[in-house]
Amino acid sequence: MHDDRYVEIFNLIKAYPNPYGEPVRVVDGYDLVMRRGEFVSVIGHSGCGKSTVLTMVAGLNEITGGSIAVEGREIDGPGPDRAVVFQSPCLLPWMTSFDNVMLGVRKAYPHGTKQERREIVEYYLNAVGLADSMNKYPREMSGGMQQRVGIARAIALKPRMLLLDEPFGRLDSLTRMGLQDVILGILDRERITTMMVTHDVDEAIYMSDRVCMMTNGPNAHVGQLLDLPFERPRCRESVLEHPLYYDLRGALVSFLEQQDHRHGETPSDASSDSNWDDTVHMVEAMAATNSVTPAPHIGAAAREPELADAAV
Ligand SMILES: Nc1ncnc2c1ncn2[C@@H]1O[C@H](COP(=O)(O)OP(=O)(O)OP(=O)(O)O)[C@@H](O)[C@H]1O
Repeated sequence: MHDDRYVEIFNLIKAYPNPYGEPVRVVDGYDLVMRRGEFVSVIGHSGCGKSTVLTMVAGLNEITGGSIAVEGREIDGPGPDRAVVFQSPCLLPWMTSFDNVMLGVRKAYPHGTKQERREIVEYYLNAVGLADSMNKYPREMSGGMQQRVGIARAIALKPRMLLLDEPFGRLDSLTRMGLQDVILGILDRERITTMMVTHDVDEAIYMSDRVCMMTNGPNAHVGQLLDLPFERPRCRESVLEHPLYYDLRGALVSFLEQQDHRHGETPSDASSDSNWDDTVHMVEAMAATNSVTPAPHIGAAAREPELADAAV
């Protein structure tokens, strides 16, 4: 199964200086293995370190300790294999959507002809539903349209990995749902390993193969990994109507609530997993009764995220 591993994050540490200049480990001992083509969402309370992990995987944020390997090689800065989409697409205001996407395509396809590059830009703008807005400037487009350009720009680079940092965070819920489907549609056609930071439990469930739940910082790490049994291509209705949907959702919410409660607890209190175990048993029992592929990692991952991952 080793060949199937695309990203291997081992004992990742990130320390930032506090106001007195002393290093504080925001992320500490973060372990995660992602399979090739897998979609993993990272969820956790605000400020726990989700974006810090994502930007380290992107190679945009230096790591303090541990390692991140992509396709078996330790990363050393950003690379064309990894494209990032942030909450705000940062388009160049003096360029049309076509030219904004072309900017990256020129670099990604240096040996392509002008016509080939044009077709690539058009293909991806079309894929995100902007066939009629290729000549529009950012000021002429809504936030959702601009984000579509940002997504087209990232995917047109032909990355092997897509890193999404709350890509729909500033959009209304209808636009958000539309763009979720745009991304899923593209990922169904192209096998791109994807890590997405989100605050939205339903979004994480709808889009991911697994959800990585982070503990609160400082010293944040992987608290739980939740496998999602939904098939691809995904249909929103069938996910919502799936017999396990509300139990899986409950498991995520329960983890986040548990993290909230742990704020005021002593470290020894915080090491008890009894509440979580109840949820694990409930979900496993439901899975057995409904004869649906259970989330096999839930229980094991509670204590050994690395081992649980390795069993994939
Ligand atoms: N450059 C920096 N210097 C010092 N501290 C930082 C720096 N960047 C982030 N932090 C701190 O690290 C912690 C984690 O930040 P990060 O942005 O990764 O969290 P997050 O989980 O993505 O938050 P949110 O969900 O609110 O976006 C926070 O306490 C933040 O204040």
